Amino acid sequence: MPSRLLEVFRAHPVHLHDNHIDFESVPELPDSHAWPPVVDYPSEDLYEESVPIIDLMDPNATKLVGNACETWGMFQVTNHGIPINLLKDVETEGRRLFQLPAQHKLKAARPSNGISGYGRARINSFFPKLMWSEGFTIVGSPVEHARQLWPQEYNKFCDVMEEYEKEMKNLSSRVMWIMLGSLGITKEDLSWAGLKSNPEGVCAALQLNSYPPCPEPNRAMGLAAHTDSTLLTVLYQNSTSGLQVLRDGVQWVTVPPITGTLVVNVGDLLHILSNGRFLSVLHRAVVHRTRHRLSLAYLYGPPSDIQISPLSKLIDPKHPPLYHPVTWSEYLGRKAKHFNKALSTVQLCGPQNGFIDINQNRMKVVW
Ligand SMILES: O=C(O)CCC(=O)C(=O)O
Ligand SMILES: [Fe+2]
Repeated sequence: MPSRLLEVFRAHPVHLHDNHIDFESVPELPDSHAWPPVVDYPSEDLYEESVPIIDLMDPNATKLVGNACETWGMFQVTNHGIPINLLKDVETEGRRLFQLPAQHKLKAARPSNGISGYGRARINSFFPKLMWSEGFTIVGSPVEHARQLWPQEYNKFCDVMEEYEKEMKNLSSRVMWIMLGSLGITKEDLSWAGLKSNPEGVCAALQLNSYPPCPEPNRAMGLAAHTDSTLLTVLYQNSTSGLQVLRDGVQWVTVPPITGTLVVNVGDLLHILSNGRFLSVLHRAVVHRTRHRLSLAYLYGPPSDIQISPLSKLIDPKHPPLYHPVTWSEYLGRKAKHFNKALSTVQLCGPQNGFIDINQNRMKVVW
């Protein structure tokens, strides 16, 4: 992780390690974790609509991806080329980590001013109640923290996670170009993307999320509604549902786990690059009474100090730029301070004719 990004986390420490509970041994929901009842808790009913499922080998994939980014900000992909055995391996290794005793996992605790390691989601600091989840963040090699968890047998975990990071990096880049291609954007239009010698390269983090079974799932929250500060995120979820996406700013829709598929969502930076065409969509994770849920989010971003601004090809008199240029590290600082309002702090103009304000602080351009 480039030092610029580390500086952001150092400048915005979050103290989240007090009052750790052992999720497995709690008979009822503690007050510290009791949220207002979750509306739209997943039921067995079939939803009328669900996020699109797109075969990346489909000759129409570019069009389908573009459409999904403009209407949902999220889609599932099949035929993505990630070996199924690798998905199984990351799930097994993720489980192995989260099954460790609560006190043992804290040996690899993420420092309050750091980015990697075990702990609660940073966004907990914006809410009065704690979330029913735990996480492990990997940036680059996980070896330092893995050695604290398994002094002898850390190799398998590291090998699997590093292989997964490599595959995810390639897939994320491929999917980003399909997304941008749907807007008529080519590599020539994005100067930083062609910088082979960029010393930092793209930046990314792998976030493992664990949602233990919960005695009162509809009064608990796995991961509160947020958008990702990335260009895009690729998410693997195990066979337990929990991910939900806010449709049209009003309805929570469950994204069902489908074996072998991966979920892709647009992040705030791609929303900015696309000048509001692509939705950086609010999503959250709810929890289950008896089942453990595991997800792995690959958070894909640009080099940390490259200015990200609406692409000139997408600007014309009818579509003025909606956002100020911002680097990823600046943006993460804004997110750490303003959370879901960060995007509106880089907005150039308020909602006006031709724009609708969705998700309170995001704009979707009606082209
Ligand atoms: O667990 C999930 O399904 C969502 C995870 C997520 O949104 C994230 O890690 O940013
Ligand atoms: Fe997310």
